[in-house]
Amino acid sequence: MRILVFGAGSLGSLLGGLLARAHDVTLVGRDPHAERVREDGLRVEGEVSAHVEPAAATAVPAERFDLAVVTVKAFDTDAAAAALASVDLDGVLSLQNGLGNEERLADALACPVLAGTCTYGARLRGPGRVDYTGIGEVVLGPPGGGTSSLADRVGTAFDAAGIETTVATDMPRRRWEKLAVNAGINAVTALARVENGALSEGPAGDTARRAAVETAAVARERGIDLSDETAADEVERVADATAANRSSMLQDVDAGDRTEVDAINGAVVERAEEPVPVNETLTALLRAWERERGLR
Ligand SMILES: NC(=O)C1=CN([C@@H]2O[C@H](COP(=O)(O)OP(=O)(O)OC[C@H]3O[C@@H](n4cnc5c(N)ncnc54)[C@H](OP(=O)(O)O)[C@@H]3O)[C@@H](O)[C@H]2O)C=CC1
Ligand SMILES: CC(C)(CO)C(=O)C(=O)O
Repeated sequence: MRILVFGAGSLGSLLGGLLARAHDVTLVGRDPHAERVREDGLRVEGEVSAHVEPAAATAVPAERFDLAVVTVKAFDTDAAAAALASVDLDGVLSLQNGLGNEERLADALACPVLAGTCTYGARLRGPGRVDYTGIGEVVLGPPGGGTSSLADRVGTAFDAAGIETTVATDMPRRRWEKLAVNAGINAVTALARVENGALSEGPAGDTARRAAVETAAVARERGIDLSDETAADEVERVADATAANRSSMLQDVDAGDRTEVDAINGAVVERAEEPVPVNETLTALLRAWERERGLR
C-alpha cells in the first residue's frame, strides 16, 4: 500500500516506521525531523528496534496514495484536512484522541474517512528517532459503525506490518469509551502533575472516575451503550496498566504546549444535555492555563 502519514510527531513516526516495514510510506512532518529521516532513515527504539527508510517531507507531495493516516493533534485537524483536500486518496484514517476529528476530515475531503483508536505509546526522542514506549492496539472502522471494504483493506495492511489491529463494527461506542478514559485520566494527571498510576487511589482517582462517568452519561444521551461502571472501570484498568506513564496532556503541560482539552473534556461539555460539572471544571482550568501562556 502507498501510505501517507500526516503528522510525523510521536505517534505518526512510530506507526509510519512500523508500516514502512511492509509498505511504501511517506511521512509529513516538520524539519529537522523530516530532513533527518530523508538523510539517515528513521530509528524506532524500545519495544521493537527497527531502522527504516520512509520518504519524508514537510508538505504533502503531489502524488497518489492509497491511504492517509492522520496523527496531528486535534487542534491541527483543520490544517490537515486542508492539506489533504487536493490529494488523490482512496481513504483517510484518523488515529487521534478526542471527538470531532473524523467529522471535520469528512467535511473537507471527498474520500471515505475511517475512525480509529490507538493505545500504542510513542515519544519522538529527536530528529530521526522515535521511542516505542508501549505495545498497544489499533482499532479502526467506519465512524458510524458497520463494515466497509476500506476498513478491511486497511486492517489487512496494518496486520501485514505487524501492528496489532482490530477492524470493528462498533466504532461509535469504542470512540466514546476511549473518550471517557481520556476525559478521566488526561486532564486530572495534567492538572495534578502526577503519573497515571497516582489515580489508582485517593482524591485524584475519584475526580478521574467522575469525569469518565459524566462522559458515559453524555454518550448514553446520544444513544451509545456505555455504562457508568464500564467507564469508571476502564479508567482504573488503564491507569493501572499505564501506571508509569505521564499522560499525553501532562506531557503537553510539562512542555508548555497547547493541550487537546477542547477535543476531550471540552467535547463532553459541548455535547452534554445535563450538567457535567467535573468536565466543566477540568476544561475551564486547562483553558485558563493555556490562555495565561498565550497558547489560545
Ligand atoms: N503519542 C502517543 O503515544 C499517542 C498519541 N495519540 C494521539 O495521536 C495524536 C498525535 O499525538 P502525538 O503524536 O503525541 O503528537 P505530536 O505533537 O508528537 O505529533 C504531531 C506532529 O504533527 C506535526 N504537524 C502538525 N501540523 C502539521 C502540518 N500542517 N504539517 C506538518 N506537520 C504538522 C506537529 O508539528 P508541530 O508540533 O510543530 O505543529 C507534530 O510534530 C493526538 O491526537 C494524540 O492524542 C494517541 C495514542 C497514543
Ligand atoms: C491512555 C492514555 C491515558 C495513556 O496515558 C492516553 O491515551 C494519553 O495519555 O493520551
